[in-house]
Amino acid sequence: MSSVCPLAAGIAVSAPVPAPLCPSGILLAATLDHLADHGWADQPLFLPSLLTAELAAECRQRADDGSFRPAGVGIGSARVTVPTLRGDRILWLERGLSPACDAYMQVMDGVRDALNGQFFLGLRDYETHFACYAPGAGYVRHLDRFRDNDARVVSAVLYLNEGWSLADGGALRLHPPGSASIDVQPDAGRLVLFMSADMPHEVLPSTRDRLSLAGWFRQAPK
Ligand SMILES: O=C(O)CCC(=O)C(=O)O
Ligand SMILES: [Fe+2]
Repeated sequence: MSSVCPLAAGIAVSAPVPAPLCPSGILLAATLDHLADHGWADQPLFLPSLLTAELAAECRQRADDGSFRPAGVGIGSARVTVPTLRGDRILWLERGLSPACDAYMQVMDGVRDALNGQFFLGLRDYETHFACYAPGAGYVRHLDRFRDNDARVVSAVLYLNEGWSLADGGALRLHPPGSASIDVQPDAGRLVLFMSADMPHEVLPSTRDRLSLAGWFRQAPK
């Protein structure tokens, strides 16, 4: 029943809501505060574990059935595929792809409302894709906002890796300007948010397949 879910109403809360009353993720007030103060934030166990497990199974199945394509770097006619720079394979989500994907998109609509409510960012939509980094694949240091298109404002990645350990590698390494780098582990259910224009980051290679949903909240390009 979404009417009792604070996130669905675009309200950030600091107290947990009983799971049966809120089938979607709850963005904590502390997460939004951290994003405002540091330009990034992460929230472990953001999604109910059942939805995370469904998304992980779907990501695995679609990767195995040949639906994924090598990801590129750049935009429009400048887009190229260079596996040494970026080694993941991806599938963009569309509404109606599956009940789990639709539920996830609905949760992220709530996150967008919460971000707009708190920061007046004018975010209009959310684009997201499944990603699978095979062992050894990574993504070199980069910014998510394109040089000639400022639509991407906030990056959001949800990880889908059950039983991940430090020894598996595959951290998201953030490079906040002026401070030490930070490694975020791609544990199942963890959501990481960061500012697309200002936060250089990279994906370190891993020893096992690394699954995620990577996405971007967008404004109208100026
Ligand atoms: O998977 C991650 O941790 C980050 C992915 C990323 O940087 C991207 O897709 O632009
Ligand atoms: Fe990125």
